[in-house]
Amino acid sequence: MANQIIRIATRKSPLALWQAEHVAERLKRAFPGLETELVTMTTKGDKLLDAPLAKVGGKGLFVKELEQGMLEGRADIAVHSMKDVPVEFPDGLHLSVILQREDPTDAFVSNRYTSLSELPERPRIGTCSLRRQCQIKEKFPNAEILTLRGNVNTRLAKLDAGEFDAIILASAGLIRLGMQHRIAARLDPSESLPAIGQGAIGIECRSDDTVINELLSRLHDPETHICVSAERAMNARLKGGCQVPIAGFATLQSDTLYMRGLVGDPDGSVIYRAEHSGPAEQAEQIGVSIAEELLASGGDKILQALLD
Ligand SMILES: NCc1[nH]cc(CCC(=O)O)c1CC(=O)O
Repeated sequence: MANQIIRIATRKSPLALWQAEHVAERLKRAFPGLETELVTMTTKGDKLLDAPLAKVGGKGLFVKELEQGMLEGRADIAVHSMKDVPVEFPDGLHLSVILQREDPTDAFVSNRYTSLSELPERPRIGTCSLRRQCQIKEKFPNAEILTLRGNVNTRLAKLDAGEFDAIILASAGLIRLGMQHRIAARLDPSESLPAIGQGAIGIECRSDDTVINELLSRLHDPETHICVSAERAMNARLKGGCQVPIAGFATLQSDTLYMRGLVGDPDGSVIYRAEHSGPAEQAEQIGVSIAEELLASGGDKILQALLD
């Protein structure tokens, strides 16, 4: 394994670079002598910074160019936020490992208020996530939801410029970038159910690259993998991308998996919720049964309306 240089495909945002560096460090620690090199790429999602993501549509907005790089042999692995990884992989590539999950919660970030409950009746909230929007609107029907795109630093700068009373970001991104002090409150999953895969980093590579798959296996976290598998199975059944008002979050306690899911109208007027638990070996079935319950209770109509 010595003398091997692992080429790591990554986006150029500070968070993506942090995650790629983190994987490089972990690999070098596990395999002394191993060398790594970052291969930075720009994805469609990075270019379309002005358009609300919910309108841009298309799956794999943040991963396609990285996948192309691996298929063309310009990179060996790609480091992704699991939240941005579509359900399906192109032929020849697969998700090799998932790292231990960071804090999965959504963060309430504000310069004026220390928690959701302090917000005025008509708060101005910055987010482009329909998932976050519908959960905020359920609590604050008069909330004004304002577009907020860009990387974490850009979003914080817009908050600091006074455009919003608060913004919602993933706690994991803030923690990784050393900005946990900006988190006014971590929203309990009962207040803001996280996105599928939130807080987890996944590594994709060529399925037939036995050397790389073997190296990566040292970074695998089986518990995170089980939880994220349940969440992704729910998402697959709902045919959800990252631009839909869907949330799903699983945890493991000894060998029992607990999972919650929701589908909501973007305006927060209706949110369907479901929860199931069962043995960890049935993670995917649990995710699918939550999806089916959500579809049957009315979620199918919400999702259909968004496709029209
Ligand atoms: N949609 C962008 C994105 N993808 C992953 C994270 C955060 C890190 C993670 O969930 O692991 C973020 C930023 C955010 O939602 O605030």
